[in-house]
Amino acid sequence: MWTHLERQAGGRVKGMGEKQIEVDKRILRDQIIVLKKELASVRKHRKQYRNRRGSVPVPVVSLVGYTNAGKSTLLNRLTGAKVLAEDRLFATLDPTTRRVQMKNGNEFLLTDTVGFIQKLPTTLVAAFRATLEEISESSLLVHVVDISHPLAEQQIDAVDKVLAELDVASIPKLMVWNKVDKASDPLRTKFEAEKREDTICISALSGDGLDEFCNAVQDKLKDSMVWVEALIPFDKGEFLSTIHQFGVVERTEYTENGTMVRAFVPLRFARLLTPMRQLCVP
Ligand SMILES: Nc1nc2c(ncn2[C@@H]2O[C@H](COP(=O)(O)OP(=O)(O)OP(=O)(O)O)[C@@H](O)[C@H]2O)c(=O)[nH]1
Ligand SMILES: [Mg+2]
Repeated sequence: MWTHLERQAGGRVKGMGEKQIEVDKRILRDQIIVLKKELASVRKHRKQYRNRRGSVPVPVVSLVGYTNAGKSTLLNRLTGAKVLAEDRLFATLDPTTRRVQMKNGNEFLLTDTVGFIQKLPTTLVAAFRATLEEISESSLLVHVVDISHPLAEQQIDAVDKVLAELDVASIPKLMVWNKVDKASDPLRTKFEAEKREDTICISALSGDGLDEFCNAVQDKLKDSMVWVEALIPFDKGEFLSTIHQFGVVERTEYTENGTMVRAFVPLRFARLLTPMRQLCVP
């Protein structure tokens, strides 16, 4: 940081002490300008990306939670991604989205986000807006907790406080107790989780509980979907595969006019299906 000191000293500038402070200020001001520009470009890029993604009816699930809870480890584990997961604070600063394919063929998008900390200052919230904007547009929030941490409860509260500031109350939530392998009494912890609503116990590291996690995500996503009955003409096969990919199909029936589907689908997609839904009105 102080490499410019020598240069200044070499020039034998009068009143050097003051000058150095001036130089420091200028360097920092320049850096702030550069960083602000970068931040603006990240936000613009993410927005364009989200708009593009908005045209495809894929449900987005966001991982939120205290820093070091294991969000990136969970994303990597489920998607084979190679997002930096490290035992240090704020390992992740840039949101990353990957596709998760479940055993039953269903898919959803999973976004890793920056970790929260206690008393996240409002100015810092502003700086993290690029990643936080991502959260407000998701279909489901998965709150990842390091349940082996002695201060797990305080960390949960801290995360809830930040979420309250973000105006995401209407988005469904799922609680994930991670690092159960490291808990002092894993069996008891699992038992505790089972007693609670919308709480899943996992170990992102060992893979324990990941199937249950995916099923719970699927169930929760279903809550945010709408029920449709539609007759899909044979030449609109792409709609049918999208329903299977992102919806939950209860029944399909082949008729001479097309395929009759009864399913839960994401709201945006239901709108695209509107013309076909009218077809089933007798
Ligand atoms: N024992 C154990 N360690 C885990 C588990 N999941 C994650 N870890 C470890 O916890 C540390 C933090 O994991 P990350 O995935 O980087 O945590 P993060 O929530 O993404 O953290 P930030 O990006 O800082 O918000 C790493 O050293 C992981 O190996 C788990 O299930 N069990
Ligand atoms: Mg991370």
